[in-house]
Amino acid sequence: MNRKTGFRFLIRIMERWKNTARSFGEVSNFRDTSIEEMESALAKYKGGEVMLSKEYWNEGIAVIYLNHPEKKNAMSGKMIVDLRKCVAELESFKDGKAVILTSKGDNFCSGGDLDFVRASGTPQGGFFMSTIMHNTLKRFRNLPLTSVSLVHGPTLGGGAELSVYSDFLLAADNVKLGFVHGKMGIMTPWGGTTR
Ligand SMILES: CCC(=O)SCCNC(=O)CCNC(=O)[C@H](O)C(C)(C)COP(=O)(O)OP(=O)(O)OC[C@H]1O[C@@H](n2cnc3c(N)ncnc32)[C@H](O)[C@@H]1OP(=O)(O)O
Repeated sequence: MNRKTGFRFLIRIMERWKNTARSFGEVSNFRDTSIEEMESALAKYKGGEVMLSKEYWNEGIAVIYLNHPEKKNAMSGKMIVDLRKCVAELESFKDGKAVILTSKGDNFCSGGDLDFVRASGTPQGGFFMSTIMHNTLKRFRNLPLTSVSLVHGPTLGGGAELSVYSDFLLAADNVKLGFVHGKMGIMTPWGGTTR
């Protein structure tokens, strides 16, 4: 079989399986789910919180804290929804100048909460998490505020992705910044590698 005949043969097979390939994992079936439905599905996976601190609000500075120290600030479903609420509130911070993204405890963020990821580990769960985080972080990036990530300690997986969404990243000497996704056989689901 020459190359031209080979290509034709391949294309015929691919055309036959195209629709199956597109619906693989049924991800396309979730596109009609509303953001609110995705949020309420994610919010069921509790643990930790993301807080918007107004301690420097009058000076035009907002501080977002990740707070889940018992799991090294891994992001649960609830925290993903919290972060979204913080960003929504910052969108109407009219006198705001800057936002600092940081954490409580001895590291910035160890990525997605693996217990949450396992529990919601279906194509649907992955699609919801990824869609909400992409949307939230795009809105974070588009805030008319100067953004700074203050990071320290292990900052891994989704934590590394989160850290690079700010305009500036200030890292402590003890930071361990790792896009460990490749080793785990996954892509960067929060879009951090497009920054
Ligand atoms: C968006 C896609 C992703 O982000 S996938 C997730 C990628 N992140 C990871 O794989 C990081 C996994 N965690 C680690 O490597 C280590 O826990 C790091 C962060 C280096 C901290 O090590 P170390 O100081 O020794 O603490 P430790 O391992 O004893 O952890 C304390 C407790 O926290 C937990 N923890 C940590 N990270 C997560 C996580 N991402 N999801 C869920 N739980 C996490 C550990 O399991 C440990 O819990 P426990 O005290 O043993 O019950």
